[in-house]
Amino acid sequence: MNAMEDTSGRKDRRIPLVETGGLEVTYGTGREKVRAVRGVDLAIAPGEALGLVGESGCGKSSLGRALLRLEDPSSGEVLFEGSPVTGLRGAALKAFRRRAQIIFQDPFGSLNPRLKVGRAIEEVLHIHGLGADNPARRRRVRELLDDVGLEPAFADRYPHEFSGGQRQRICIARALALDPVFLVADEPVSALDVSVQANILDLLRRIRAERDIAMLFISHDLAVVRAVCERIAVMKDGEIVETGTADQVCDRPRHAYTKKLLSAVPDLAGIGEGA
Ligand SMILES: Nc1ncnc2c1ncn2[C@@H]1O[C@H](COP(=O)(O)OP(=O)(O)OP(=O)(O)O)[C@@H](O)[C@H]1O
Repeated sequence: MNAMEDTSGRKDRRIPLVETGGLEVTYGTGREKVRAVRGVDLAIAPGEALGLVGESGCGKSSLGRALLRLEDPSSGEVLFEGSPVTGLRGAALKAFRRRAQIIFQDPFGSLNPRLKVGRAIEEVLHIHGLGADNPARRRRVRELLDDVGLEPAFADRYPHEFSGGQRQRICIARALALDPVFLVADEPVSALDVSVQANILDLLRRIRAERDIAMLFISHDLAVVRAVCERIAVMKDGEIVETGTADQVCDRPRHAYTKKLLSAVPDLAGIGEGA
């Protein structure tokens, strides 16, 4: 039994799945130094969706990447299920990679154009030694495509044969292939037509509810974040300036910067709801 599950199988939301303490991410050296993340303390409970909002360049991606150990912190730490991720090596690192996945903004750039989408998903299963025989792997791929609202037969097509929204669904299927418990979604709808954004937000909401996946949902757009997340952290110049429930941050913002972000959202209510 997982340490965070009680006997009924429900996850204990009081114990953080992901936690940072004094997290710093710095690029470059000397006078060229960029302190992208500055002393961030945050916690994400199992199954919780935390939204991370802020203007371009404030450090959102750097923070998200550090949580997944795609970026090494210059100081501070990231704990995953209570253990520091910086120390992970070999099999322990591979196990972490299975449990924590990322979805990027550009669903085309993150798919190999020469690989049929079914193969792209199968490859992930293969690397992690799942679905040892081909028919089992192929079955799993078709199930995953079905889960994200795509025809299982699409497995035999190439990325260019799909729309942007469909490609993002494929990337989501690939991210789900290893049954992660944590997902970083980095601006997952920003590259999509407004008309399909709501559908992808709806899909993310559904898979999170069905699979009880914790999520860091990164966006510059408060309305988008509110559509998916129960809690929101607001980032400015590498620091978290405000954290609260989605309703509190959007309806009763405390920080002047949050108010400024809100004023840039013409119609906060209704976006992504019931889409
Ligand atoms: N690999 C890198 N090398 C040097 N500087 C970087 C690197 N990645 C990011 N930065 C810088 O760190 C700061 C934070 O960037 P980051 O991408 O984390 O912000 P962001 O809020 O995600 O912005 P965006 O929404 O535009 O991606 C920026 O000043 C950026 O130029």
